[in-house]
Amino acid sequence: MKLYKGLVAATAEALQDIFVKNRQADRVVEQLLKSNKKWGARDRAFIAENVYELVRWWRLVKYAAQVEKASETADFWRLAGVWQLIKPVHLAGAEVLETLPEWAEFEGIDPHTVEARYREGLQTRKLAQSVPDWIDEAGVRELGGKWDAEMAALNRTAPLVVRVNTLKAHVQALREQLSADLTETVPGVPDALIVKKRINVAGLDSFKNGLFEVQDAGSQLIAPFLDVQPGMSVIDACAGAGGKSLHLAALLQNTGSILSMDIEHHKLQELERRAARNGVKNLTTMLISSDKIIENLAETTDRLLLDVPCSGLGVLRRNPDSKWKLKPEFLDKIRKVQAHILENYSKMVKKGGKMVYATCSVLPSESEDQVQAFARRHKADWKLVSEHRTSPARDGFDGFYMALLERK
Ligand SMILES: C[S@@+](CC[C@H](N)C(=O)[O-])C[C@H]1O[C@@H](n2cnc3c(N)ncnc32)[C@H](O)[C@@H]1O
Repeated sequence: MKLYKGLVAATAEALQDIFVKNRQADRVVEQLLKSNKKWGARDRAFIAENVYELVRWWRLVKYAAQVEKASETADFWRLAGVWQLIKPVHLAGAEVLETLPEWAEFEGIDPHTVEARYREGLQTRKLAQSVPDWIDEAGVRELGGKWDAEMAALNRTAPLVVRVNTLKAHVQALREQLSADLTETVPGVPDALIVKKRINVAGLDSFKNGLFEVQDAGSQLIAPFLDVQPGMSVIDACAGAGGKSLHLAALLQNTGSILSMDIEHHKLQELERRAARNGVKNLTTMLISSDKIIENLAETTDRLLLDVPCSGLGVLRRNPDSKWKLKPEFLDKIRKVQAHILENYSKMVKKGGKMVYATCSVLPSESEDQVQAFARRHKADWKLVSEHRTSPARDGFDGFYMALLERK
């Protein structure tokens, strides 16, 4: 494959921004593409793919490149070069390594040593799956024999999935509008369409007119799990930018009411923009500035969604950089936040009402264990109705957990 120096330089620079300046990978890529308008579609695809794949396989590539800690510009060039060598073998199953152009930046990269180190790295799971020791240990501790397959699936590239906004469109009509063979349906997830080509869906008129939203198929199972019926009152207490609030609005057919809450104002602002685009009319937002806000809503809602903050270990396919940025202390802290939210926010549900507790984590300690501890503490007034897990390995969806509980 012919390599263009400008594109490799941009890849190395992007990695430096992500790993040294600690910037978010998707923001870095987005900004890079925006500021290089001259790049054609192939150049853009090269940058996006190479940056994301390098982040995904960072530990393995560092091992193959014998770079202990990447900090200097030269380290990032070396890693980008080593990745070009092993990429066809690692991603496409090719037999032999690529060759590198004779650029000064690639001086000292010996393909034989790289290949030997790469194959050696593949013998140890945390190197082969490119995951920090502590996450690998948590995965083994919590998932046992299932961890291998889940971790491998979390390293695959996620499909592009959209949810048809049934307030404005029908699945079949949208498929026809988008062109006959661009999408495919997802069994068991009625409003989901997989977009088979990597296109910029946000640039389509159908997106700008609110006919669909980008949302993983696993995530699309959560709002229906809450068992909402038209006319009900619903609170989405960790609504963020509203992926699930918008889905709930569609399930309620714009009737009843949705109160979307979060502790971050800018997310609720984005939610309001999306709700307007989606033609949602039954939704209001409320910032949670103190626990008093929650207390004032005691026993007011038929349905409550707690899509709690979590490690995000179920969505690594989409955010591969989070495995490097996540720290064990954060996981300890977030489990306490989850328990606090479940304990206190559940009081907003009316007697006879229902709530869903959901995470985008594959770890039971953030999910099943939290719900079971809550159900044990509240045997007299709450019943665990059902639980469901999506599995990246089994379903090809992101890794979500959802539990439905009913207040007696
Ligand atoms: C998993 S995200 C929500 C994603 C969102 N439901 C969606 O579908 O797009 C979790 C959200 O919880 C919010 N959050 C964190 N701590 C919170 C708290 N104590 N109370 C309410 N929301 C909180 C975060 O700001 C974040 O937006």
